[in-house]
Amino acid sequence: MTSVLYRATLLHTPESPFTHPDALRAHEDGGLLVSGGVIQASGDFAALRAAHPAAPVTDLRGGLLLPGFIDTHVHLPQVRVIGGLGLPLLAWLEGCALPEEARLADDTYARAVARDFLDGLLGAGTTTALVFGSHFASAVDLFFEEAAQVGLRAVAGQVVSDRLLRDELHTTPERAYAEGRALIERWHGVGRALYTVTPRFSLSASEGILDACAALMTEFPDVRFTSHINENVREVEVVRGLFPGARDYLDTYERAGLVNARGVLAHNIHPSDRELGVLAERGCAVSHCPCSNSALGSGFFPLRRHLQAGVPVALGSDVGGGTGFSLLKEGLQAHFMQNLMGEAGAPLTPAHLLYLATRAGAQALGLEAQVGSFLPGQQFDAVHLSPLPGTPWTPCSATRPARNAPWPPPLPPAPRPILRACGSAAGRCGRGLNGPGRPPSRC
Ligand SMILES: Nc1nc2[nH]cnc2c(=O)[nH]1
Ligand SMILES: [Zn+2]
Repeated sequence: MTSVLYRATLLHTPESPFTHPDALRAHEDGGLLVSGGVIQASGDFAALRAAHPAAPVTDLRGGLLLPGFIDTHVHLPQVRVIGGLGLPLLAWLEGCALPEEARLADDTYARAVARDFLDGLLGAGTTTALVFGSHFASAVDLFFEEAAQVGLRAVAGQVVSDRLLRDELHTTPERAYAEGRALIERWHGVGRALYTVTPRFSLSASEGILDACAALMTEFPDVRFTSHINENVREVEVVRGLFPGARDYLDTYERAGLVNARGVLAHNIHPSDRELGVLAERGCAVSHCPCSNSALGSGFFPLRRHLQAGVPVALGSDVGGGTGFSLLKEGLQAHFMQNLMGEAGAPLTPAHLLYLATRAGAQALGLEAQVGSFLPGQQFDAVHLSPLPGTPWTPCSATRPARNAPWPPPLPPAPRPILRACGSAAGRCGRGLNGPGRPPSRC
């Protein structure tokens, strides 16, 4: 099979910068040798050219070649309600998201939505996504069809709920099991498609439907699991009331046997230490969706606590609670929010952000052997970020200060004040200002 040598500036993070400070691999004049869609070698272009003089070269210089982005939390039926800002989660679901989700009962509408959604993901450089599907099995079926057409690596499933949403979005445990099983048999492992068992959240899921989800997970041991957790204070309170026997939110999934290394739970803004400990021990990942957390006012994600506990974390756009499909934007927002958290935040460098948008997502989905970096053996899932012709393209030449270097540097000693205010309100004592070196007036 012919190999092709791609020439470009390459960046990837085969290790985690959270544990390996030198994780970023950067090749300004880099090369990727690809054969049959699989990366054979990556590194400096000159060395690869010398070793493979006959390979045809595709020249992609002038931009950046990165591993394709991996969105670990995004809702198919919400592509047309992006940007409904200003409401907290439960009001937003009721007034904005759920009425639109009900429209996917119509297959023609659902297909058009699927196409918009896939355009949005691919346009943002996302090549793999963990997709919250529709409550309607036929809409999920045709989503898989459309995703296969465009080549997205879709890890997706039918969303199931049996209370507190809208009647047309409710199902029963028996039906959820039967429709889930049929979709798994039709799509799981076909081409790039993988199936995800998807109870919407414990607020809308009885113990019966969580058990039906667990039955699918047991019967099909490599389908994935996803849901929401600890996103909004009011939501957490309602869940506590609905599951009086549960220790906390995570326990509602744990008791059903749903928490393991095949799982990705979205948000987790308000976790207890117990929940973080269990997530870490089981290897269940958390999808951090900073634009959604800001838009819905859900709160600040305790990334530092997740990292300290050893919970795997990746990025999600949470369209349409989030503000768009770009994981570059999610990374930037994550950076801003961690900064705003002060001491409680985790400082994020560009290497952390690249990792969170690529390799961390692959690990969360159990796909790290296939995608997420440019290591040999990986699929050539990549995104080429190239400025429009004519755009001034000046690499940033600023040097970063060392991590713990004092900044700002100590100030020079302050000059002695010549005049000091007397200390009375607006200097109304009549003596005005103190002269040089005199103590503040006692007026
Ligand atoms: N952000 C978000 N949280 C949820 N919790 C349950 N459903 C949803 C949803 O659609 N979006
Ligand atoms: Zn969500």
